[in-house]
Amino acid sequence: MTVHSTDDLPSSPADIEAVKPQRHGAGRRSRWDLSTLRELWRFKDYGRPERKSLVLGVLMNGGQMAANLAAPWPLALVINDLLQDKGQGKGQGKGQAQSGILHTVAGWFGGSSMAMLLVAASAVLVITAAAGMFSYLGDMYMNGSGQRITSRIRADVFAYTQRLPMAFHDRQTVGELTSRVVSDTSTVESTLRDVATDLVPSVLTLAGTAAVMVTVDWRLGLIGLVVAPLVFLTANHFAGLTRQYARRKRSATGDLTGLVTESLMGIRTVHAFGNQRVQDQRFATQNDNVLSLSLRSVKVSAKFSPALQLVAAMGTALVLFVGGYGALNGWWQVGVLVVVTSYLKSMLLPMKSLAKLAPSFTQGAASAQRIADILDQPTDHQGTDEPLPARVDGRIELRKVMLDYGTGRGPVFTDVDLTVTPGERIALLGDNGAGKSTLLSVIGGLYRPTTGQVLLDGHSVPDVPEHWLHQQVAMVLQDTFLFSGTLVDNIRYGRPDATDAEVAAAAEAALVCEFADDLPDGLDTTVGTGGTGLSGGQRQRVGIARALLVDAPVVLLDEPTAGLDVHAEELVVKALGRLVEGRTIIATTHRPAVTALATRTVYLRQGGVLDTELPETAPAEPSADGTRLTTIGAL
Ligand SMILES: Nc1ncnc2c1ncn2[C@@H]1O[C@H](COP(=O)(O)OP(=O)(O)OP(=O)(O)O)[C@@H](O)[C@H]1O
Repeated sequence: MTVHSTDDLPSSPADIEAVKPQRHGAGRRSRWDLSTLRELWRFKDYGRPERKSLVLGVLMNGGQMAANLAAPWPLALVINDLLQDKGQGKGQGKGQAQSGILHTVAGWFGGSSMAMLLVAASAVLVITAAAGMFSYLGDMYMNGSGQRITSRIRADVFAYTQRLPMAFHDRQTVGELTSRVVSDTSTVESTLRDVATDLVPSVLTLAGTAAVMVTVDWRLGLIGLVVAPLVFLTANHFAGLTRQYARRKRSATGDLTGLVTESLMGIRTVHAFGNQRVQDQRFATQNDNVLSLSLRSVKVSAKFSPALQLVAAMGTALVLFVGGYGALNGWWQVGVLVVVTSYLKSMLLPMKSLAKLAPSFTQGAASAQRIADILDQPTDHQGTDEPLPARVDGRIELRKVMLDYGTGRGPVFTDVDLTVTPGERIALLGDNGAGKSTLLSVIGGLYRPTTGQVLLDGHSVPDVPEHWLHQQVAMVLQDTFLFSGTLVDNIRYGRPDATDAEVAAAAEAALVCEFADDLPDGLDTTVGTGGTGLSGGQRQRVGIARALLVDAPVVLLDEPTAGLDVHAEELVVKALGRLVEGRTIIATTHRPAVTALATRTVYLRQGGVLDTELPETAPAEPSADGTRLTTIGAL
């Protein structure tokens, strides 16, 4: 296994350019730039329902900031008013006003030294409790909003992904998409959480602390604040590097997830060929890539904290030196030095949080961009204004239809003209790879034709709403995919509102009951993902029951008996006989038993070339079962 060295971290601008992912476009400098904000900002509408919670959260953060600002004052009171007065006799100077409230409260208890000490000690507890309460409520409001926002984004991305055209899915691996729906939304979630728990409180604390520091003593305050721009510049530098790795790592992790998903989906084939080692090797290559990027990212992150602490320590050292000198010379009280040093220390944590937020922010932005890539894809079936009938007659027209998958291999077919009248049953024959399944997919609305028109009762199939289309057109595919759940769930898949009696009737007609009756739980038997536990023929019968239940006027059959033995085929064909009754049917097939169900046979020539010449291998016209044979171009 290759483990990449961590010494090849980018250190020069050229290195940084080299690690930029190609697909996100060249020439983009990241860090805290506007594009980072823009990528996250496009999800702003998801925050609208959370406005109340977010406002309350900010208020709670404000309360926490006030409590934090009050925290050093009990100590200052003790130093200035008790220790310094008693020990050194110095009482004038700055800081007197700020401890005035404590003075007043101590006055209620007699104003003695003991009362002052008691008030100061109690104030520490009260201030800490208040800060804790504000922090808790702030987290609850802000974090809760972040979680709800992400949950809505995740739901929308999943819903949108499912509605993207098949042409889009053909270009993506399942793992890559899974990674976007699950991992990228999680990253956005953690970024929002960081924004809620770190960004807002940190910015408030920094702004408040800076203001109070300058108010307490502007000279000491400004000296302490010199460090702020340095911290920001350091954070900015590291954030730039981290973002490059975040993007590449996400992409590499997506590839890795894709490989795992594909291996598990094809686990039967892996076992059948004993190819576990080949899969291991592929995994190792991708895994090494992720590891290499992770290690580089770790190295950048590891340098992050110490560098920031060093810069912050420069500020503390400066204040200690100048502040101590000033206190010795009576420019300000020791209590003021204690308060300013304490504020400076309390600024380190929010500064660190902000600095650590930079990579989180950039990772979130990278994920937001990957999610946005999906949401920016155009969808088919945008809908049409024309009124649509509840049930079509079933007239299908293809006019000069051409389909090119865009793989560079040219169109699968061109100029396909075909008219199917309501109630007709077409057997679509042709050589392997001629494009029969593709043509069926185009008619079923799975692919938009590159050029030409596909009409169902005169309505353009790629433009009608998908939900309506699938009430009119049911499909039985070559290998019916069953979802994990019961047989009943799977039969009901095409029409979730079907009654139990309707499901049972469909199962009976499609001969599902014939095998389900022998199963321990009958139709309530659970099957695994993909229909594991059932034979190919049994799965096809469940698919036919599904289509029966949809009760669509048009049914498309894509080699429904492919791969079945004679007995299984007999049963499926018997079930199909019930399905085709009274409907418009187009069936691609190589099997005579399915062709026999047709009233007309159509032959699709290789490459979509259409002529009236019938291939020698095609059945003679009319066929023995009385069907008519035509080449598509002649229709
Ligand atoms: N999703 C896809 N993306 C790119 N090319 C595809 C896709 N599906 C099919 N093709 C290509 O389109 C051509 C036609 O394939 P199709 O499956 O439609 O043929 P077919 O006539 O149904 O073949 P068979 O009889 O073997 O099932 C083939 O060259 C195939 O490689």
